[in-house]
Amino acid sequence: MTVRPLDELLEELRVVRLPLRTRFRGVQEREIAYVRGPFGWGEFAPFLEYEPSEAARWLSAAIEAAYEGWPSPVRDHVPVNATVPAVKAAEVPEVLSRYDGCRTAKVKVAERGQALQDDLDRVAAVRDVMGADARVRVDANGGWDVDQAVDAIARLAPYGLEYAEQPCATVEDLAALRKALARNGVDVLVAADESIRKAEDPMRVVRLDAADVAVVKVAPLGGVRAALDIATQLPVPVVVSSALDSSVGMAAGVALAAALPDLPFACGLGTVELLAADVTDDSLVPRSGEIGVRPVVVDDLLLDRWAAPRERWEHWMRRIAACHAELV
Ligand SMILES: O=C(O)CCC(=O)C1=CC=C[C@@H](O)[C@@H]1C(=O)O
Ligand SMILES: [Mg+2]
Repeated sequence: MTVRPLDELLEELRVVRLPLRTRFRGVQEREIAYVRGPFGWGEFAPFLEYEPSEAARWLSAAIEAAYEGWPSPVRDHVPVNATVPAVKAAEVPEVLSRYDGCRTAKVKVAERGQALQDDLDRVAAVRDVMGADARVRVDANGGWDVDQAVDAIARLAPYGLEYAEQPCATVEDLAALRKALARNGVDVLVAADESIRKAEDPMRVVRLDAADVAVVKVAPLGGVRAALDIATQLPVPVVVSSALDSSVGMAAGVALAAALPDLPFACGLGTVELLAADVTDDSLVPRSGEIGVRPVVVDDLLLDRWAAPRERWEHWMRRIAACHAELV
């Protein structure tokens, strides 16, 4: 990826603030900056607490989208999972009803301020709505220690789990958990997410035998090519997931999923449904459980309609400058 001059990146900058339908990972709205190049728009939306050292990879992904485009797809549709935030069990049917035809659901668990019973109720509700043949995975975002994870996963396992994503925070704990689950006869796969996307060395998960499945996200890994490179080096199956993007960022995730030689799992690319607004009127959302590989046409009127307050533009310009300094 060739880093473009800063003034060029800022020339056609747009910044929006999109409301979410449901609170997700602690946020109620999503601020997103867009840069524009010969290949179209690139999305730059590292979460607000990320430092430039980490956020710089998100800028690489945006530059790749705008100035280089993506590798050729090997498939024209990608299967997608429904994503269920840490809502009350009673809200599950409404959340799931937004994901047309999805037969896999990912359920957030271990939310701060909630109890294991909330997770059990939510997962039970998902199983109930989706039926016995659906696939259900959970994502704890590192919220459990090893003992809590063994207990929680053993109690969730009867609902039938495809895998548990990032049950514990560290790679060491994931490795210890896998051993403890095996000792206790709990047959649930462990997936690594943060241990790959936020790690200095994504391959450490493999060396420590800490995961059965790897979650791979475009923006945190620095672009479609970079993520493809990591995905093809990982000796475990890969699940492509999003970073809570608008349709512009989602298209990059779809491009990665479409370019992977093997795609054994549904992808976490349905999260445009979590947004209450988008920058295109033809959002990249699942239909019949899949997203078709296609370009996203951004609507200038929607960029205006959802434009962030002016002082936030200043913030994003400073942020892009700081990330740019990391890349050059
Ligand atoms: O994987 C999915 O179903 C959707 C994406 C998703 O869950 C996430 C997107 C963005 C930030 C993360 O907290 C979260 C995740 O942990 O996977
Ligand atoms: Mg995750």
